[in-house]
Amino acid sequence: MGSLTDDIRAAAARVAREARSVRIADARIESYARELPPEAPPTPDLPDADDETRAAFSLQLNAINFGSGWFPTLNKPPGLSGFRTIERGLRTRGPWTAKQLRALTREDVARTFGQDPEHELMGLFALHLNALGTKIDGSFQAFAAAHDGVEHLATTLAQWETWRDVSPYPSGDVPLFKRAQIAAADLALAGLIAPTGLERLTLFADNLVPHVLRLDGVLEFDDDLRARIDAGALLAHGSPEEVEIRATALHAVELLVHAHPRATTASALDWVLWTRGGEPRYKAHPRHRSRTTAY
Ligand SMILES: Nc1nc2c(c(CN[C@H]3C=C[C@H](O)[C@@H]3O)cn2[C@@H]2O[C@H](COP(=O)(O)O)[C@@H](O)[C@H]2O)c(=O)[nH]1
Repeated sequence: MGSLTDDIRAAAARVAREARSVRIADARIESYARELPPEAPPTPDLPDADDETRAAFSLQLNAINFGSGWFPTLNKPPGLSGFRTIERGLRTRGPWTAKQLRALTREDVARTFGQDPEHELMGLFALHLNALGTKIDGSFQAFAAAHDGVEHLATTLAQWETWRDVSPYPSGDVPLFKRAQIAAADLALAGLIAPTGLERLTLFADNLVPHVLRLDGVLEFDDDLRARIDAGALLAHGSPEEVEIRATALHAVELLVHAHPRATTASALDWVLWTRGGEPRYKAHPRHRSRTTAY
């Protein structure tokens, strides 16, 4: 058992080698790497709030930074993506205290995010926020600061049941831990924990970055898989093709980091690719959808 991110990188490389439905266009890596700006703009948080509120906001946002498989069924304000809808709801209300999280109901959550209380995602969000409340003994900032760096914090979160993100695969389990890693990265970029080890994080394996990589010709999906995605069919979370999309994208970004003419990191390229995914030419085509609490 190496470090969390060593294990993730090794598993993703294994899947990229064995994948049947997704391939990396190796000839595209060099030229594509040169097109990507190496530096990551800072991620948004609550700029004028105190550090406790900022730490609470960031950890609560990433505790529920999932649901992309349900996003087409969410009430979304005009021009806002699924994630941005959730982010705005939390930003408007402000984060809860740990004590409030423990008592939170799906009605409270639905009201905060402008959704139907009966929506399955509101029940899942409530559960994940309740669970977070039981893990934080008062101060979110103290919890974060008790960690000596990014990989240490990601490793702690990865051990919490509601942050688990490990998929089955014929040759063995595939840990990807998208939310544990992005939560640690966000706290470091917000200056709330030391950025030690930020360069060791991998891609945050969601559904948008693989979509950008496919449309830009870095990943190739087989015809059957592409047809199912274009038809808006849900992929089963943990199915071989769903694991291959996420893990092969993660490995492709490792190759892009190494091929990049400047020093950069997987989390920096993640931000570039994820924000690029908000552009019309990417939004014009369906990306894969899977109903999971992982992304
Ligand atoms: N790879 C990667 N995936 C990310 C993010 C974010 C937002 N994070 C930053 C923004 C503010 C915070 O400061 C965070 O740093 C959300 N997602 C994923 O996207 C999907 C939703 O997409 P759409 O349907 O378009 O909203 C969903 O699976 C969600 O989990 C990221 O940064 N990288």
